[in-house]
Amino acid sequence: MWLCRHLGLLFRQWHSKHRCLWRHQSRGLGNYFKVSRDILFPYIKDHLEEYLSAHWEEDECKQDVHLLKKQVEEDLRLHRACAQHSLDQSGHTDEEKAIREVVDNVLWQMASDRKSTALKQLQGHMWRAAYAAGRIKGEVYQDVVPSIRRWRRQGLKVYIYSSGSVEAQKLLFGYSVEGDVLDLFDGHFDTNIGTKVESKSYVRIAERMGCPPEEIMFLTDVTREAKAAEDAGVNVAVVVRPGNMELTEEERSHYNLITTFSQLEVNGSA
Ligand SMILES: CSCCC(=O)C(=O)COP(=O)(O)O
Repeated sequence: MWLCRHLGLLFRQWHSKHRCLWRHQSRGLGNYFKVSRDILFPYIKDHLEEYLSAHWEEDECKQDVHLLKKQVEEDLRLHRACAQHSLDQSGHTDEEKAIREVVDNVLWQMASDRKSTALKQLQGHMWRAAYAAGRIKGEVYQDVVPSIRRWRRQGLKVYIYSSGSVEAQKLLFGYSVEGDVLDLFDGHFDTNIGTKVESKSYVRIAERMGCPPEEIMFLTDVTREAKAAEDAGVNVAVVVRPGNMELTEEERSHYNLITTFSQLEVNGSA
C-alpha cells in the first residue's frame, strides 16, 4: 500500500521520525488480508487442472498459457530452474499433456513463491470466477478499512502495489467480507511496473503518482521490498502480522515495525 499526500507536512514529520509506512506482505497482501496463504493460493492448487480443462479453448485462457510459455522460454534463456514434469504422460491426449505441463509449471512457480506476471494473470482469472460464484471472499483484517478511511479523511491518497495483478487486487477488495471497499484506493500497481524487490519500480510509481519519493510511505511485510523502496528514497514501515516471515534482529532494529494499521497516525505519532 502507498500513502501519498502532496502537502508534505505529514510526510516530513513521518520521515524525520522514521515513521514510514507502506504495506506489504511476504506472500500476498498479507498486510491487509488473512486469506492469501490459507484460501487464495490453496484454491488455485485445488482447482487449476479443472479450470484449465474447462477454459482451454477460450481466448483468455489461451493468452494466459501463451504468457506462461513465454516465461518458461525466458527462464530457460536465463538458465533459471524450471518445473520438472511429474507424471508419466503416456496414454494421454495432446491436450491433457499440454494441460499437465501448465499445471506442473504453475504449481512449481507457486511452490517457489515466484511473482511472475504470467502466474499472477492466470491466478487473477481463476479467482475472478471463484469470487463471482461466491466461493471465496477477501477477508480483510479488522483494522484495515477504518484506518484507511481515517487516513483518507485526513487527506492522504492510498494506492496498492502488489505482485497480484491489478485485476486480482480489485477482486479482492471488491469482494471483501466488508463488501466492496475499492473506493478506499486512488490507484493500483502490479508487476507490470516492475517487481517489488527492484528499487526502480518505486521510482516509477512515484513518477506515476506525481509525488516525490520522500513524500510517500510504503507498508510491506517483506524486508527485501522494504530495502528496495528505501533505496528509492521512499519511507517504509514493516507490518508484522501473524504467520509472516520472521524478521532478523538486525531487521527488527532497522525498520519501523507496526502490528496494526491503527498504529499509524497522520500526525506521525505511530
Ligand atoms: C491480489 S490477490 C493475491 C496476491 C498475490 O497473488 C500475491 O502474490 C501477493 O503479492 P503481494 O505483493 O501483495 O505480497
